[in-house]
Amino acid sequence: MSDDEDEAPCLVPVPSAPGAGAVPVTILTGFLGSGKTTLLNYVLTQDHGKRIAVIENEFGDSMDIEQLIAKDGMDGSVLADNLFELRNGCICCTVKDDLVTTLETLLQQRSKFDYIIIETTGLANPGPVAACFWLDDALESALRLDAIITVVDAKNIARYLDESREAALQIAFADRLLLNKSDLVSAARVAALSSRLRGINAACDIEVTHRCAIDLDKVLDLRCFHADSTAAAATSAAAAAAAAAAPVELCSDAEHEHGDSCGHGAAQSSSGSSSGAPCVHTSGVSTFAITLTEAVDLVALDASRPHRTVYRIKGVLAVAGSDKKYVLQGVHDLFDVTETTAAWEPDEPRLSKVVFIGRGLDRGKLEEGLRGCVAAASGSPQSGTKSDLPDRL
Ligand SMILES: Nc1nc2c(ncn2[C@@H]2O[C@H](COP(=O)(O)OP(=O)(O)OP(=O)(O)O)[C@@H](O)[C@H]2O)c(=O)[nH]1
Repeated sequence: MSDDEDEAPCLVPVPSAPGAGAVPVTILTGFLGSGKTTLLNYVLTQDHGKRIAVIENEFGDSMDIEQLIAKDGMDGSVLADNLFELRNGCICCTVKDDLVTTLETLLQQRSKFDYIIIETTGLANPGPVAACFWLDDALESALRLDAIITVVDAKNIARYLDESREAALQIAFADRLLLNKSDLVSAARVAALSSRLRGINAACDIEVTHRCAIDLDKVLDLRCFHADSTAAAATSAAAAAAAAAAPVELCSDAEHEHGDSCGHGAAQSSSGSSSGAPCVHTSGVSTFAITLTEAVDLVALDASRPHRTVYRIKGVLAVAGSDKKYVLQGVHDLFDVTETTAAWEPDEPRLSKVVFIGRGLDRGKLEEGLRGCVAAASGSPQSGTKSDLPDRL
């Protein structure tokens, strides 16, 4: 597995939007055996009216992938033509170039499909996969990363989080989590797990599923990475920011209900006050939000660099000189700021709310970095020229 925390390059701001008619791409991830293929087959066999191309990443060649995937879509036998396999490595590292090549090949047959789903291996880090869509100019204009969907095995996820860094990464990067295999755990366990997952990623939606059965509009065409003509993205990011007001980490033991026996007290917020949440002692991945009352300077923001421990950034920004809300989306060291069509209401407080998800986040430094992006007109003592900027967002 690659370790992006150690190898993250400098910031590459990505201001451009995908072209009109760009094909939506969903990245489907989740730890080994969580139900990714079950979800894929569920989607493929539903009546959605889409011609979906599938890119399937498996380790080795011991399995016949075509045996695992539903062969016939609703409209006949499209899938045989539109199923691509990436073997002998993981798309987040060794076969990343193969993914780009496969996508380019797919685009040459553009008339055959109108949606792409990429199913990663159970050990993949979705961050570098998502970054492909922002780093390759041709892909960026032809494809639109729609969402990262992470399937979670309710029965085993707590153990996986203890044992695997990838399990936490897959949750950290998710736009939507499917807490699957709900039939194998109690309702109380589902509630505790949901709380724990929110402690890792407070900015995603969680759907509890059995065999990944879910409304398709909660899986496809979510438009999580680009603001569309409505203010939906801005609104949901703001809500996520509000929900993530304090870092929350939860106990990692699968069967461990919080109590004195874990030896940890309630989690402490960075301000030192108790969040009242159960403790946690493993993944180290958490979420918190920073709110600014001052407008942000986009030039300053572009010049800043997300700290390499940040996996995802989502937010709504009030930008100096604009009446519109802006949406901030980031994956690792890449980020994208998009103007929405939604304007701030005259009596609405212009608050910029940014949610950070990552491992061992230093709230103080991130806040300092964000405050370095406050516009000069806001009158902040830290606003102003690029030379003032801390180099870490
Ligand atoms: N009990 C139960 N079993 C499920 C559920 N969803 C999937 N399964 C089963 O879990 C097993 C693994 O499901 P897959 O869909 O193959 O999981 P995967 O994530 O694609 O697995 P890998 O590709 O090996 O990582 C299969 O036997 C499924 O039938 C569920 O909600 N409840």
